[in-house]
Amino acid sequence: MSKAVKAAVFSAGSWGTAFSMVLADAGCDVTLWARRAEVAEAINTTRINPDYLPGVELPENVRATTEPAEALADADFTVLSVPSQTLRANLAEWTPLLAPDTVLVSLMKGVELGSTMRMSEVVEDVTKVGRDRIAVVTGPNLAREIAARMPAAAVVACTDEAVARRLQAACHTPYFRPYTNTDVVGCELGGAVKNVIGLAVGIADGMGLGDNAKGSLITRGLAETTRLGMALGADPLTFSGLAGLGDLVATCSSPLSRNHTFGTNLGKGMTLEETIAVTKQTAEGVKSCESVADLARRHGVEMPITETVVDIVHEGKPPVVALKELMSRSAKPERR
Ligand SMILES: NC(=O)c1ccc[n+]([C@@H]2O[C@H](COP(=O)([O-])OP(=O)(O)OC[C@H]3O[C@@H](n4cnc5c(N)ncnc54)[C@H](O)[C@@H]3O)[C@@H](O)[C@H]2O)c1
Ligand SMILES: O=P(O)(O)OC[C@H](O)CO
Repeated sequence: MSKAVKAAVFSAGSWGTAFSMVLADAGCDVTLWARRAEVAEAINTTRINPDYLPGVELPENVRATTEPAEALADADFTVLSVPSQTLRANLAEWTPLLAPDTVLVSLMKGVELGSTMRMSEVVEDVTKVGRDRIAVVTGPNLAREIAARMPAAAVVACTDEAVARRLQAACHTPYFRPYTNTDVVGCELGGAVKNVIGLAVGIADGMGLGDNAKGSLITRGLAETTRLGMALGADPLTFSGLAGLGDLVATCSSPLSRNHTFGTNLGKGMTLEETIAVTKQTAEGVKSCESVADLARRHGVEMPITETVVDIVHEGKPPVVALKELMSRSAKPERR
């Protein structure tokens, strides 16, 4: 009998916990690292993560620990799911403990502030592991729905297709259907920028601007994501796939999306401070709108919706003023 694939998952937030369930359902032995002892204890004794996925019973082959070394020992896959801006510092601590041939897998959808690195680039920079051992999982994957074992497709991306296929097999279940892709740049940018567009659509929804506005923002949001991607060497077709359009549609239409909900609250007139206070989980677009805008400026790419989100979220521009400016931009052909 062949030995079970071992996965270490960092950490026990919404997506880390839900993805642990996917891996376990696919037959992996999963060790889930939790920052807080009470969360690890609750998972091991009740099978439930009360803080992030209350009411969801985790399979027996998910074990929790607060010890990074225990989780990382012999892990075939080391799965990273912490808030993007905390990855560098966390990974620096975990790197000396990594199993020698482990594949590092990013579930994160953000761009680092300052460096403008994608998460796989941060992983490479910190660990010095080759790109052929760094993979990404992305797509329309709202954690709550996956945890309820509702059907979803996803993308597993790695420059080494054989590694992507190994990861695909390790997380393929009757409700979770991963496709492989070798366009890591496009897949990661699709995930990070959709959070920013999700904020924009949420703001529009909160302002009651209607479904035409939503359709327009999704489409033009995808256009600016594709422009950025092409400037960075991504395959434009990736953006019409699960990592692009698929994730954008799920995020922009679901009340389960934290980015969409964050935007809706702003659009309804809450202040940034009030919105942050009612947001219990990570809404990556709030910080990544700045790093995405920064990345785009460095590459001379125009991203008007992203810039508008930065203005509203970080510069305190009233959404009605921002809307007027966005609508009065100079007229141009659609494909530009
Ligand atoms: N929730 C989803 O539906 C979903 C789906 C796909 C991708 N993602 C992505 O997954 C990543 C994680 O999101 P999430 O939804 O699990 O967030 P979350 O807020 O639910 O959980 C974050 C986790 O990180 C931990 N954490 C917070 N600050 C930390 C720090 N400084 N150091 C170490 N750990 C820290 C928290 O304890 C928690 O376990 C994000 O990049 C998000 O975009 C989320
Ligand atoms: O809740 P959000 O906005 O972080 O979105 C979650 C996932 O990325 C959807 O695929």
